[in-house]
Amino acid sequence: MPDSTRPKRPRVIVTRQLMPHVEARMAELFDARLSARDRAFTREELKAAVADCDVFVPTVTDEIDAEVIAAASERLKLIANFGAGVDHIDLAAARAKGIMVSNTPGVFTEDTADMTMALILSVPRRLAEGEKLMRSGKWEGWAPSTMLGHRVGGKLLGIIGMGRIGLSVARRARAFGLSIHYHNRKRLPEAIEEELGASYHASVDTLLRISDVVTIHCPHTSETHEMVSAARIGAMKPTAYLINTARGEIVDEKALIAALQTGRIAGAGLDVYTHEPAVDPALLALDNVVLLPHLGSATIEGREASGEKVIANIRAWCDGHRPPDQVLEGWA
Ligand SMILES: NC(=O)C1=CN([C@@H]2O[C@H](COP(=O)(O)OP(=O)(O)OC[C@H]3O[C@@H](n4cnc5c(N)ncnc54)[C@H](O)[C@@H]3O)[C@@H](O)[C@H]2O)C=CC1
Ligand SMILES: O=CC(=O)O
Repeated sequence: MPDSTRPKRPRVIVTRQLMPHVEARMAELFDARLSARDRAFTREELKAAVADCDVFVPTVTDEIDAEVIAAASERLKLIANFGAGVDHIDLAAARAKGIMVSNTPGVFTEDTADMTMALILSVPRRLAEGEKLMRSGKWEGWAPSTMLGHRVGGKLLGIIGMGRIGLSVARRARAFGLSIHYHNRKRLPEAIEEELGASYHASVDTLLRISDVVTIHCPHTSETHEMVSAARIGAMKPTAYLINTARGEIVDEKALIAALQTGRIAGAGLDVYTHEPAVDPALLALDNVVLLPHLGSATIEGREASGEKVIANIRAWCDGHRPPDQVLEGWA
């Protein structure tokens, strides 16, 4: 039964600046408090916001832990996250306080897969190094044996987490001649494995050991925290590359840096980091990494669709329904 007691024009606090038409629609539909300064809320601002709204709209830059949830008033009933990943929200604390959580899955799938494919191509072919050389003015012209990278076609791609983004990466990678191997919580239906020519590995250790390029697409949860551990990095091929557009915390970043410094693995392409927005200075000093500032979902189209999904989730909740993208504990 829909709950008819919910506010028709809820107070909605949004932490970051969204696309103009999304903000305009929010202002039309809700008592919306939009972001004037477009920066991550401080902890004090987060606590003050959750104490003063019916619906809170954070992003990945807002750490909604148990202490922030504890500061929420009884009025707060929905945290409508702008973004797919919800590892910055303490779901158990929210549930215990009767607060629903929703996210915006699916709208960034192709964009993030494109960016992942860009990294899969850029790192072995030394694209960033080449660009840096051009800008330095030190290029001395074509030569048969300088700046050689590794061919991408014919190599073995290991995908950890074969959900929406993992599958989209697999489809792209197949077109570039990579063979697809994957590890996922659940094995794919046979028809999809056949379509992709994909091989399933129940063991993530095996996948890491045999892959030429490893790409991570599982969510960050207590199970996947530092899943790509020092031991697992140590078991990778010395010629292997690691790509991460999922979450920094899935990789033991210190161990990855050590492996890159010593040439234990060949290189890495990273869009996400353990302590964003801080980036370990050791990473900045390395030539065998391509570093992006969390750009996986950064398209106008994706960010508009994400804003529309946030609005749809809030409106469904106002109408007394469950938000279509409600995130439940054990979601991953
Ligand atoms: N760089 C960026 O801008 C973006 C990053 N992301 C990140 O990508 C992640 C994945 O997004 P989607 O593909 O849409 O999610 P999804 O839910 O469609 O796929 C995740 C897959 O990981 C699997 N998985 C979960 N736990 C696992 C475990 N312990 N071991 C192996 N597999 C496991 C799931 O079964 C599922 O198949 C998000 O959670 C988010 O953190 C998402 C969008 C943009
Ligand atoms: O990292 C971005 C997201 O939507 O998750």
